[in-house]
Amino acid sequence: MDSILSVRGVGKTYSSGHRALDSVDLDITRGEIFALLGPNGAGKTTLISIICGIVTPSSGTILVDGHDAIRDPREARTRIGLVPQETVVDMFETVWSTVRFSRGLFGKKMDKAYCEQLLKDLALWDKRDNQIRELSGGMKRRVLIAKALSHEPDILFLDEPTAGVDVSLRREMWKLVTGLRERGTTIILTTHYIEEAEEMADRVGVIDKGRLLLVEEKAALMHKLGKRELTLALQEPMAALPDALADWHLALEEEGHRLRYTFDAQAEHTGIPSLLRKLGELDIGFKDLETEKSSLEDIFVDLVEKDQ
Ligand SMILES: Nc1ncnc2c1ncn2[C@@H]1O[C@H](COP(=O)(O)OP(=O)(O)OP(=O)(O)O)[C@@H](O)[C@H]1O
Repeated sequence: MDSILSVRGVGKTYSSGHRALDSVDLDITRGEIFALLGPNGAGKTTLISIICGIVTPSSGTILVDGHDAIRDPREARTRIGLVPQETVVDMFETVWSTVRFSRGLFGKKMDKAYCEQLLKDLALWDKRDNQIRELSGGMKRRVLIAKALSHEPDILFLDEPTAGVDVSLRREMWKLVTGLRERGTTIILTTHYIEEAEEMADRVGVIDKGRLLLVEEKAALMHKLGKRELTLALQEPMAALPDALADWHLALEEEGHRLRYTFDAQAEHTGIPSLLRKLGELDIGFKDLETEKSSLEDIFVDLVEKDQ
């Protein structure tokens, strides 16, 4: 694996005593879109801020394309473009001068051809001489991306790219980000929308209470999210699962009082009718049955429980 970013044992305790991150390990592959998914306060912004050199970690090491972000922050930072949650631009500046100024901050010589292409890619070329305050919300967000990409970084961080954005703008953003990846930029975004991770990411990391609970290929995670469960409250407790039920993915719970069947919600055949027929044949009675879909919430709870 060609890793462009390597995070090892990164922890952060704020001066308030709050432990915002707990020994995070993460490797980002060059060219991928990685989504860091977690609820409010999970530690997403803290992790991004540490990687970008804005917040000092309490422990751990970070390599950005081989450069130590703590000992050699300048080299590391040059390779990173950050689109923060909050707008930080001068509203009276023009689009063109904002991008040019930003590039200059990284000590890069002006490259008109690059900046022109960047603004064209972001559909901002026609607005290059407009002041930022004259632009729509969607355009302002694109200016932030242009600003973050002005110094030709290898990795682009997007902190909650679609927070407070309407549905059509969100879709536009998703398309844009996928387009950037096609140009070879590695993208790391934070979100608390599962659909956002689903729409864009190649891999997803789930973070909660400062701990990275899992990192998976999106397809594998969605498969987990697509699971449903059927639970049967049995009339008589069962000591063990009979061999005749080996074809179904079953588990006995609560000392044999409950039978839990996990199945793929997306599958055409759930296996439920045949399971119920088989239970009838085996004379296994049940008092009650319920089905539920495993949500992101369930996955969090499950992961945290397993973790403990
Ligand atoms: N400067 C700070 N001093 C003390 N605590 C902080 C500071 N910054 C963040 N925290 C706390 O650290 C925790 C993680 O915050 P962080 O902003 O990283 O979460 P997040 O996952 O980005 O959340 P959101 O989705 O709301 O942006 C929160 O409990 C927050 O209150």
